[in-house]
Amino acid sequence: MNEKVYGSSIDLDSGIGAKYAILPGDPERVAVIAGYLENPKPLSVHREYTSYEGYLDGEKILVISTGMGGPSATIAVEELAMIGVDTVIRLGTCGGMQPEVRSGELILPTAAIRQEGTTKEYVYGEFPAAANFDVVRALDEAAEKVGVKVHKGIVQSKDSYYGQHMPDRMPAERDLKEHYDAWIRAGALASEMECAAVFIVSQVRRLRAGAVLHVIWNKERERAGLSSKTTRDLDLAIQTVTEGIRILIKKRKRSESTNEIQF
Ligand SMILES: O=P(O)(O)O[C@H]1O[C@H](CO)[C@@H](O)[C@H]1O
Ligand SMILES: O=c1cc[nH]c(=O)[nH]1
Repeated sequence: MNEKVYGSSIDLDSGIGAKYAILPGDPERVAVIAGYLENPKPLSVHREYTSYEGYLDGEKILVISTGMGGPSATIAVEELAMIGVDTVIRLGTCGGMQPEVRSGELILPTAAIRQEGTTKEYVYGEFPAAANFDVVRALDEAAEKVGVKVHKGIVQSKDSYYGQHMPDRMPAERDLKEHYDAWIRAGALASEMECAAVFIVSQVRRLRAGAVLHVIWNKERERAGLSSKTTRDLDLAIQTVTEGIRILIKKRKRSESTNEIQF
């Protein structure tokens, strides 16, 4: 069997030599993100997976879209792991859930609520979907450098976009609303669809994973009668991810030269 048949990774062979990958959901954002790298070059377009390569401080970086939701995101990460990538950063959008989370700000998830089906086929529900500490720390440092406001904490990853936005239309309305309200009461910052899957498969395959999420809107603020515009410009999120990778590259080089063990 050709293990990469579904492929994100596509025709990428294991000699590609990239350790870092940036994972937007939307294929159309791949070229935009690659524009922040040195020598960007398109690699492949297959199903929801569009990929580019480029460089940051001499290190090869892949940018590859995951599509929407856990199933396709885990395929991307699995196949990146197969070709030697060991650090992945999701770069996506989310909707704010707390009043202090405003459009245009960033979320750095420390962990994700596993309200989705894919990761149940990896490991039991008690296991947390957590981001890698070193990756979160580097992204936090990067955000400070970029000068963008970030919120660090828990995000909700769910399968049904319309279950979030139009629960009234679902026969499972009561359950959806009860859970969403519980997440808000417990302090979940924002809602999206892939972090849990990216974090769990990364943990299981021993990759480091993190995420930077751009807040496009906050429907909870709207419901409370507070201002909330829609903002789709991901420039600050992209700057934060590329700066975060630069920090990770530097740290890895430093630890390699002092023979510190990374994992
Ligand atoms: O902007 P992206 O990365 O696609 O992320 C968010 O947007 C999509 C839903 O609108 C889902 O994929 C969700 O996680
Ligand atoms: O509200 C939102 C915004 C982006 N992505 C989601 O899944 N939900």
